[in-house]
Amino acid sequence: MTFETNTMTKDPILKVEHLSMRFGGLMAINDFSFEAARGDITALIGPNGAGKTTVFNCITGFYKPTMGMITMRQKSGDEFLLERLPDFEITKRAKVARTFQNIRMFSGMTVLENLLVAQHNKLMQASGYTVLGLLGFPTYRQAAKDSTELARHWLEKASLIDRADDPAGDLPYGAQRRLEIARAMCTGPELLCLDEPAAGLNPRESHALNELLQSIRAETGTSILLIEHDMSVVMEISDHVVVLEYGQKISDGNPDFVKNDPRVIAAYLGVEDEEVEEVIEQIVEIESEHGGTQQ
Ligand SMILES: Nc1ncnc2c1ncn2[C@@H]1O[C@H](COP(=O)(O)OP(=O)(O)OP(=O)(O)O)[C@@H](O)[C@H]1O
Repeated sequence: MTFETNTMTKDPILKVEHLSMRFGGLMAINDFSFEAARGDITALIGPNGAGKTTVFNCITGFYKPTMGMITMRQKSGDEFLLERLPDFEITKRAKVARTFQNIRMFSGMTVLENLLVAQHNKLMQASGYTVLGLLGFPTYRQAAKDSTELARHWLEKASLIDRADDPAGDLPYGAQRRLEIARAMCTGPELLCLDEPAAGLNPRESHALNELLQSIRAETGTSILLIEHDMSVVMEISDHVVVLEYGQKISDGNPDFVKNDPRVIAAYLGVEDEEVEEVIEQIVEIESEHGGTQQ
């Protein structure tokens, strides 16, 4: 099998090597390897049950893989083997933040408070684990001011500043998704992992999401890894797409390469293995009729 390896010459922020994850008798991920380049938006796609969330859970420490190595390399050159770190250290030390398929936030707290809670570690440290905070020490006051400024910065970016004092639970769905991303950005990640950020969004909300993600990449250089079913989002904003089917990689390349890859088309159409060749022939035929070229 040949893959277009457009990340080979780039600086990888994340390397997943020979990852396998077994649940009892089920091999959910089987010898899966890929790289995400620094500064890129990398999409992990595949049919339902392909293993995308399992890969995310291994990267972000929610699952310990059965086998394999996951290396996060920061800008500074520091490397972390994520499969060996507890999940809170993956956020704090390795600087990997994530959002979830089902929105998780404090719906009774205000939008701004949700972003302050995300900076809890930093504030606790500055408060000398409460004493300096209670006494109102300048270091704590400065840290509290910086946290509020950072929170307001990300609320502006996510077009949520007008709702800063509203309960987070009152936000429309699309705005809640942007709040989750703003909250993750308040932890200062080098790698932002998003699990189906466009799920349930209408086209206008989807467009606002695309703009937010592109501005995060352009303005902060944060690398983004996303799982997404919405192909319009994937094809519009991704630099690199990796495709999983039954826990194995079936394609890897830029969006144009992947969307024309017969294996991907066959996987999405639910075609059996023995029919793949037939689908490939049909695609080549259609392309030659239309004068198109396949990569
Ligand atoms: N904790 C678990 N225990 C047992 N099986 C699991 C567990 N988590 C995932 N699986 C199984 O692993 C396989 C891959 O699931 P996963 O949720 O990673 O797929 P996915 O590609 O994210 O699917 P979807 O697009 O539907 O969210 C599925 O067969 C699923 O049932």
